[in-house]
Amino acid sequence: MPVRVKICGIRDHAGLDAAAQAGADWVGFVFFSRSPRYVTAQAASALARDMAVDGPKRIGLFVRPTDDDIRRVLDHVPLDGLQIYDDAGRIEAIRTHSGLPVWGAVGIASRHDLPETCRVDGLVIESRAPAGSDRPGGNAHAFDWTLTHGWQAPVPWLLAGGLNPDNVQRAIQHSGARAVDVSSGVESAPGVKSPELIRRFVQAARA
Ligand SMILES: O=C(O)c1ccccc1NCC(=O)[C@H](O)[C@H](O)COP(=O)(O)O
Repeated sequence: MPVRVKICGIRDHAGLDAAAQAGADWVGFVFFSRSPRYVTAQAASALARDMAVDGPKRIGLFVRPTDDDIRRVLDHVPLDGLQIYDDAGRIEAIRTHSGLPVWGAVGIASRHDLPETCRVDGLVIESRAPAGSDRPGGNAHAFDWTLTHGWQAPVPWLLAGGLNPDNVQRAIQHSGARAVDVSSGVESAPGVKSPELIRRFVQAARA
């Protein structure tokens, strides 16, 4: 099974088309207004509705959302799954209410942060946000990939944080990840996806 790839922070058709053509498994839409990758529900709807049924799955990313925040997006955007930044109990509750597959994002600083049990559909394992950052992810910040080595993950997981076309193959080898997630590392400027870097990233991840 090839390594699976998520391209996060899609904001325009150029990025979306590049991710689909490169064979990405998932694309992410960031519904967090402080992010340079923020998309409104209306903008995401225009992108998501044009996607082929056999193309990448559409993941909506939310930071500490209320149920109404999620419902307002789902009213417009046909999402296939949610990626949530919140505490474990709240993420499980969102999974119950939304009826969609839900991934929990987990910030890692040491081996002790890796969950041994959980009641979600997947985990996004990324570096804990650096001090001073105003967002919990998308910081182009990697953690020590060997921390996940030998971890008995309770559900499928993605490696995220600070990946790019030049380090993703090494990250996969050191961490044992079978799925990877990238945002900053395939951008030419914050929030601007580069079709060329997306192509190179997917190719490198699967090499
Ligand atoms: O991208 C953001 O701005 C963002 C804001 C708030 C929470 C999460 C965010 N991004 C998460 C991701 O894009 C990915 O899941 C992943 O962390 C990759 O980030 P990067 O280090 O930029 O490759």
